[in-house]
Amino acid sequence: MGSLQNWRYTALLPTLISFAGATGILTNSSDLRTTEFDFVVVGGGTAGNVIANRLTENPAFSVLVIEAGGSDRDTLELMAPGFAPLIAPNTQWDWNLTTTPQAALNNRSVSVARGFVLGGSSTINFLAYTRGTSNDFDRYAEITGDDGWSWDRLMPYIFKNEHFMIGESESLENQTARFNPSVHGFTGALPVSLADLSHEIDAKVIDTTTEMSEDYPFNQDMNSGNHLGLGWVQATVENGTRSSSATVYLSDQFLQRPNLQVLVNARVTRVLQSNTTNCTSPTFDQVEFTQDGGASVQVISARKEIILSAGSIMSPHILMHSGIGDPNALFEVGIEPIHNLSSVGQNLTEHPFLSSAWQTLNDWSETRSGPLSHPPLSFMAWLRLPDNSSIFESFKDPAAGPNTAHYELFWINGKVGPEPAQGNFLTLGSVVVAPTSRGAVTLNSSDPLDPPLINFNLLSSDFDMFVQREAFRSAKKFLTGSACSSFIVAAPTNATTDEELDTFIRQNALGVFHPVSTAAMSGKNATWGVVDPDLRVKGVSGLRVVDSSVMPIIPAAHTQAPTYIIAERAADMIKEAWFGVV
Ligand SMILES: Cc1cc2nc3c(=O)[nH]c(=O)nc-3n(C[C@H](O)[C@H](O)[C@H](O)COP(=O)(O)OP(=O)(O)OC[C@H]3O[C@@H](n4cnc5c(N)ncnc54)[C@H](O)[C@@H]3O)c2cc1C
Repeated sequence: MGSLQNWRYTALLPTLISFAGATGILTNSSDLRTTEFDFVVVGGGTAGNVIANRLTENPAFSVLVIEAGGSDRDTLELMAPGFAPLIAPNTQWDWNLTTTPQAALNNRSVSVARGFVLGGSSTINFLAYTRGTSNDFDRYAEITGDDGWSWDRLMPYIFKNEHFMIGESESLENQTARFNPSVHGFTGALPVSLADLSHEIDAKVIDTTTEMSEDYPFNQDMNSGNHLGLGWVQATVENGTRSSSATVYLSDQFLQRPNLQVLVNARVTRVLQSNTTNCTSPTFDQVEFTQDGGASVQVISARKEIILSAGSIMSPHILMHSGIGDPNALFEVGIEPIHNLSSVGQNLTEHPFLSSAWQTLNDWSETRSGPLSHPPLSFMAWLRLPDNSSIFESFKDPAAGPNTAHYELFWINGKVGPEPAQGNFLTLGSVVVAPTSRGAVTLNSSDPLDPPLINFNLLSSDFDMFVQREAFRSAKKFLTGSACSSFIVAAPTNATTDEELDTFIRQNALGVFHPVSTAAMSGKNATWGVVDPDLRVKGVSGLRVVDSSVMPIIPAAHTQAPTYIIAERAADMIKEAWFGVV
């Protein structure tokens, strides 16, 4: 791990003190007060902890969270935003999953980082807070036939989740050049703040928005519903410390609730039916888990509901091991099908990502990286192909609407990925945010402890390849503009033609850790999809899915904020179903 010399100890101290006093996180099931709860939440990740927190606001509801990973408490690496590039992938806090060989990437397998720790991926992510666009959510409303998923109707949940922190070191007027207070929530749960560095390169990036304003217009606030343009990153950071679903929704004050228990180091293997005589619809009311690597299993009961919040890879994995999925595929690996739901695990969508390191004159990494209290990203741009782009002759525009990007550029301090030979670098990430390639999560065996087969099918569509090329060309154009060019010493590749760029992309593209849509929501009577608009699993009782897997289409966003937003609304839907009031 890197040096801690820049860490803001003063910011950290109160956090350490409160963590030291944390209660209520159990490591052994024998310490549970009961084996029957109203709700059992599977996965103490981004979405799961929102559900646990909101349901236990009602003292009449008892909730157990079961998390496969360990506690996040007292761990500096997880608290300091600057450590983000070092804590995933391939660490003790990551599930350490990989894809199957990706045909369009020269058969390379790529990493599928997922948080294996309380807080899930919100504990190990890069902290960028991006909501997506009004088009993204309005399309969810249209697909599901539920207007409650539209941008306007979700606004109260966006605000309920967000606690925007105004920085104290700078006047509000200065800060509002970088964000628009009228589109933010200031009383919600999750601290969000501006990336607040100021260095020479910032001015160069901003100058480019004036110099090339048609290509890279400045956007004061990319979380307004219209993200197009270039602007300042907002991040899930409070006073230099990461805010995650565990630090916020499972903070000490909530862990003291007598109706909430959290069990870590407990891996859920299946959901079960205690009574199989009900022929109308299978009812799932038990959760099977192991704390000893499968040597023994234990069972916990849910009186009201089981909420699967194990994320886009493991929620469908658990469903399939429980007999819910495509019956033929289940039969093939030796699992008895219980409920035919062939969309489980299908529609897997990931944002393809090309990380390109540009050699710079000065050490941007050194001058920019600053204290570990800062997130790794400071600017982002969300950009569209021109309307008359030739690709639209063969592909319908897959973006959610005219306010929504086809690709994103972001700037990272220093070098991401395998180390280059020598020199100073800045990384320009280019991401296809309206991909048309679809993959799947499928099973390898009937053993629930075996990792699933994960196939993103990254860049398998010509549209995605086209956008990835154009995104790289756009990054190059940006950096060779007069504001930045004096800074750049060498490009990462000399490739210019489509063929040369394809070779570069196939050798270097990755996923950006935003997999979604494997338990997609669809209209109530749709013949596809896994959950109804209220996130109940179609055709069974007692089971909902609440996490990033329910997004019917990948948003043009980094996926933590959309996941939080969905979870906040889901919590109200569950309360309403069982109490009639929220
Ligand atoms: C390295 C990385 C960087 C990222 N950077 C960003 C970013 O900068 N901005 C952004 O918006 N998004 C980012 N993302 C994506 C974002 O964090 C995720 O999309 C989002 O947090 C997913 O939330 P979730 O609730 O669906 O799943 P998770 O938060 O992953 O939660 C799932 C939880 O379920 C647990 N679990 C799984 N299976 C089981 C089981 N069988 N039994 C018990 N528990 C189980 C997991 O351990 C985990 O805690 C990043 C993700 C990663 C991994």
